Amino acid sequence: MDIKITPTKLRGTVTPPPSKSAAHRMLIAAALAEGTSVIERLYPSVDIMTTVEAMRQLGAEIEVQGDRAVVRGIGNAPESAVLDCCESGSTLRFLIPVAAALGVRTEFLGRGKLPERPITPYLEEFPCHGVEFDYSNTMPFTINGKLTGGRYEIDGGISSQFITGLLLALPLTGERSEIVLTSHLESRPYVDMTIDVMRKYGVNVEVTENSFIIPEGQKFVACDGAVEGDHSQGAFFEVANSLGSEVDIRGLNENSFQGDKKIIEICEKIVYNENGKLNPFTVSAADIPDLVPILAVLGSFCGGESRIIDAARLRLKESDRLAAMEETLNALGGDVTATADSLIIKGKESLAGGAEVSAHNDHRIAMAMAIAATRCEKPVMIRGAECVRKSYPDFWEVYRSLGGIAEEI
Ligand SMILES: O=C(O)C1=C[C@@H](OP(=O)(O)O)[C@@H](O)[C@H](O)C1
Ligand SMILES: C=C(OP(=O)(O)O)C(=O)O
Repeated sequence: MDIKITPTKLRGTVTPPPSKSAAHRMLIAAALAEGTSVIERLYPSVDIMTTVEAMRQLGAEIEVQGDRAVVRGIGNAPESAVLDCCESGSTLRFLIPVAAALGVRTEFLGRGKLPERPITPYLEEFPCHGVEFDYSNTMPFTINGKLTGGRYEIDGGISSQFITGLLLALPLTGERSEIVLTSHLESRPYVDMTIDVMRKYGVNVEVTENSFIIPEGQKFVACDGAVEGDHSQGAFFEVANSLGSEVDIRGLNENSFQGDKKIIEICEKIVYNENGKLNPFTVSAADIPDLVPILAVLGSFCGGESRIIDAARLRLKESDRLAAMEETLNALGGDVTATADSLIIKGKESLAGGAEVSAHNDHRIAMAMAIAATRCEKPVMIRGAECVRKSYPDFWEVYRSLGGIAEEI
């Protein structure tokens, strides 16, 4: 699907959908618990339904009706399973250790960029913890064996999703486990979110400066709860507001563990200066990778040079997000340079637009382009705009409900 956007500011009220990250964790913890958990405000994006289906394949009973899921924990896990992780890095990296700890011989399928996204820390650590991989740098691949507890040494710089996956899985071994970081942990707020969800589902994690300890003998306990709003999706509207739109953003938890709530502070700081221009900014993407596409849009309209640093792993997401933002914003008339690990953005008053851009099969690139278009002079055509369904299937309807002119071509 291609979408043609005729530039106009957005106006109205929006309640961003429930958090994808929180929902993945709640579904997995509930499926690993004894008993039944009810999860309210579950948003059925493609990634979330991918995790739902995968947990069913591992033996959980999950009924989804509207935005409510009733999850009956895994009684007997099957001997073998095939898990189609579609394009969801979270599903893949959370469920490799979970399937392994359940002792299920599992084939993992995936598509889009997922087969290329790294799983190196697992390949290195699992063979000495009872699990073998039949893997040749792509998908499908198979794991076989039963994961044991103990000490895991993990590089913190590739993805925090390995830490989350291990944290969720290791309580199933019943043993004491320790995950030791061999380098600085990027995306740390996502691990904090994992630990918070685990605590609600009855499992305690001890945190030291460079390790996470799971004391022995713990079990997940069923828990009812509602998924809180998604700050990563709210960010698109926050930035639209900085660029002149007037959207009332509702229903987000200010005290959330979501690192992406930082967008509120960033937007507050770059207020218009006495020359009527937004102040440029330098932001580290270390804790907030998913904000990078929309921050690149913001920088494109600031009065000076903005920098998004510590962003090397953005090249390992649904697309190479540094290359994609450089290409798309420059096509609209921006001035963006991608380095190995950063974006350098020279801001302009407005962008010419009048161009076609590819969404690079990446939901966050498509949504960032839609917000950039609100400040372009001429229409913008977004190719492959349906990719928003990965995290925000209603995005285009919401955009139109705010007065955005987005025609399906
Ligand atoms: O744990 C999570 O829910 C996520 C962690 C982040 O990945 P990395 O840890 O790979 O940066 C983030 O980019 C992703 O969208 C969701
Ligand atoms: C990177 C993302 O998700 P995942 O890693 O789960 O594919 C994302 O939602 O931007």
